[in-house]
Amino acid sequence: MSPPIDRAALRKTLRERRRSLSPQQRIAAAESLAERVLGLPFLPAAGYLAGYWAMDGEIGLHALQLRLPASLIYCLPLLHEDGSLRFAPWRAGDALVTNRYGIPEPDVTPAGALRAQDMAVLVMPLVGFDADCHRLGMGGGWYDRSLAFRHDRPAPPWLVGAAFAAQRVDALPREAWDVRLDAVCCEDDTLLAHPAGQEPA
Ligand SMILES: Nc1nc2c(c(=O)[nH]1)N(C=O)[C@@H](CNc1ccc(C(=O)N[C@@H](CCC(=O)O)C(=O)O)cc1)CN2
Ligand SMILES: Nc1ncnc2c1ncn2[C@@H]1O[C@H](COP(=O)(O)OP(=O)(O)OP(=O)(O)O)[C@@H](O)[C@H]1O
Repeated sequence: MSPPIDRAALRKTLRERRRSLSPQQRIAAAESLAERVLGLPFLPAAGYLAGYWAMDGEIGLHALQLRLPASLIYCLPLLHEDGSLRFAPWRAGDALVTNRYGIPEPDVTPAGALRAQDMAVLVMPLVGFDADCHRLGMGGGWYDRSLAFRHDRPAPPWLVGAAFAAQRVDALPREAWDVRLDAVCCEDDTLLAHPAGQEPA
């Protein structure tokens, strides 16, 4: 298997698949997703929850943001110049700027932003996922670099992938830097990862 080619081809197919869903499917899926994330057994009662501003056909988090308890503070990612993601609280009406990919992000100074380590939960957009809660992202390495500390440290932050069921594949190619998710939520299923060391034989 040659991972770069596999990943690029798979990314293209799965991105087309998520973009091809109808508006009706997207609205219903975002509602179900919100219930599934709020129903996660490990969801902390309070703290920062990192979401994202959906683009490129990603499953929306608007329903989740509206239903969060006041004790869970919704944040959006910011691209930091060191190559990692930072996060800042964002509510409808707060100022936004556009990043290099054209994605809106909160208009805060880098010094005022939070780190991934400060989040209680990160809900991450997926291009693809498999039954073992491995993820395929956009390929910029932003999430993998920002979450590398989770290789030798348990949750929190809890890592939750959000996707349409159509983005599930049998098995993803794996790289040493890939950070496994603690759960994946899609409109019709919640996958919980087995804790490290407790995987089935
Ligand atoms: N909604 C959302 N926000 C996010 C991410 C994401 O995947 N989705 N990210 C997840 O990492 C980070 C941004 N990373 C990204 C990496 C690549 C591309 C992307 O569109 N690449 C284009 C080419 C873009 C260009 O260079 O102009 C492409 O591959 O077609 C976008 C975002 C942080 N915010
Ligand atoms: N911890 C890390 N340190 C340095 N570079 C990293 C790290 N993690 C990932 N990268 C780089 O990021 C690039 C993209 O990784 P990959 O293709 O696995 O992205 P992905 O699975 O789509 O996830 P992401 O959402 O993080 O982009 C790789 O070329 C890799 O070299």
